[in-house]
Amino acid sequence: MSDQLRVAIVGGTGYTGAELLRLLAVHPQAEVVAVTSRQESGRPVADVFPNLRGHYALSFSEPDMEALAQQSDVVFFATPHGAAMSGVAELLRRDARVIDLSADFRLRDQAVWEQWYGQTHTAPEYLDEAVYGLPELNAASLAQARLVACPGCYPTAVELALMPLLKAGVVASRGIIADAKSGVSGAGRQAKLGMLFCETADSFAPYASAGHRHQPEIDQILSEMAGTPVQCLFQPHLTPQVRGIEASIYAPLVDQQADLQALFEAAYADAPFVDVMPPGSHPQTRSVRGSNMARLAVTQRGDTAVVFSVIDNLARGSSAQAIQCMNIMFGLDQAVGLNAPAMLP
Ligand SMILES: NC(=O)C1=CN([C@@H]2O[C@H](COP(=O)(O)OP(=O)(O)OC[C@H]3O[C@@H](n4cnc5c(N)ncnc54)[C@H](OP(=O)(O)O)[C@@H]3O)[C@@H](O)[C@H]2O)C=CC1
Ligand SMILES: CC(=O)N[C@@H](CCC(=O)OP(=O)(O)O)C(=O)O
Repeated sequence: MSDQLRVAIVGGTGYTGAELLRLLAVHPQAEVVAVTSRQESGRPVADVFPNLRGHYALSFSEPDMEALAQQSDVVFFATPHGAAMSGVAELLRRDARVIDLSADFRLRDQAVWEQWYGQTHTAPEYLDEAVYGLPELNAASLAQARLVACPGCYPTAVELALMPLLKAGVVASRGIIADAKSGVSGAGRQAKLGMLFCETADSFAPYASAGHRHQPEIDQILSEMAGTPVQCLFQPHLTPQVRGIEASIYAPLVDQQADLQALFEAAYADAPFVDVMPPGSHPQTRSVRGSNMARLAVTQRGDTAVVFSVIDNLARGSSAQAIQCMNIMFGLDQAVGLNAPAMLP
C-alpha cells in the first residue's frame, strides 16, 4: 500500500465529503487516511454512512491541519466557503497539496469574492496561484498545481457547454443565456427550511433572480475561454430530485455556417468524461447519476446555438471532478477510479 496516494478529507459528513468517500473507496491508487468532522469526531465513518460499511475502518477526527499534512499527500476540503482559506497556508507550507471543493479560491479578484461571499478573504495571496479545476480547460496547469479550486456545480455544466463555441469564436460575447436546474443535494446536508421534502417535492421554482454567486465565476471562466469579456445571464432553478443539474444554454451565433456538431466532437475527442451526443439528442440527468460524465447535445435554431448539458452535481459537479483533478496532479491516468457508468434507473 505504500505507493498509494494518501488522502485526507476535511468535512467528511457533508454530501460532497460522503461522495468523495464513496468514490475513493474503490480508487485503486488512493487511500483515505483521515477524514474530519467536528460534530462526529470519534465516530466510525461506517456508522454515519451505512453504504460505506465494509469499506472503511476509519473514524472521523478533528480538523487538525498539522496532523493532516503529516499523514497525507493531498487534502480535500469539502467544507462551506471560508474554511479552506484558513487551513491552506499551513498545509502548503508542509508540502501537502490541496483540492478545495468550496469557492474560496475560484475567483481571481478578492473584492469580487468578498462582495459575493459576504466575508473577508483571509488568504488572498493564493488567489493567483490556485488552478481552476476544470480538467478539459486546465489539464496542463493541474499537473503542476499545489492548490486546486474546484468549479461550482452550475459553472461546470455551463462552462463545458460553452467552451467549444467560445474557443472557436462562433458565438457572441453578449446575449448568452444559461437556464439551469439543480437537484436539492446541491444545497448541502445542513437542514434548511426551503430544502425540506414538503417544501421541494412536487414543485419547481427559480431562485436567486437578483444574482447568484456563481454568476461572477461563470463570467470569469467564459471570458478566459473566449479571450475577451463574456457576459452570460445565469438563472438557477430548484427541481424536486436528489442529484442532477440540467442547463439549457442559448448563445447568439456570429458564424451561422459553423458545423456545431463537428466542433463539439473535435473539442472533446480526447475527453473521457464529456459525451457529445448525436444530433437531436435530449440528455437526461438520470443518464449521469453517480458518474463523472457530462453529457452534451448541441443544435442550431436559426441564429442561436442551443446546448443542453447534464451532470451529477455531487459527482462531475464536485467530488468526482475533484478526483479527476487529483489524478492529473499526481500523474495518474485522469480516469482512474472514475469509470463506473451512471446508475439507471
Ligand atoms: N452540494 C453540492 O452539490 C456542491 C457543493 N459544493 C461545495 O462543496 C462544499 C461542501 O458542500 P456540501 O458537501 O454540500 O456541504 P455540507 O454542508 O453538506 O457539509 C459540510 C462539511 O464541512 C464540515 N465543516 C463545516 N464547517 C467547517 C469548518 N469551519 N471547518 C472544518 N469543517 C467544517 C461539516 O462537518 P462538521 O461541521 O461536523 O465539521 C461537513 O462535514 C461547499 O463549499 C459547497 O459549496 C460544490 C459543488 C457542488
Ligand atoms: C440547489 C442549490 O442550492 N445549489 C447551490 C449551489 C451548490 C454549489 O455548487 O455550491 P458552491 O458553488 O457554493 O460550491 C446554490 O444554488 O447555492
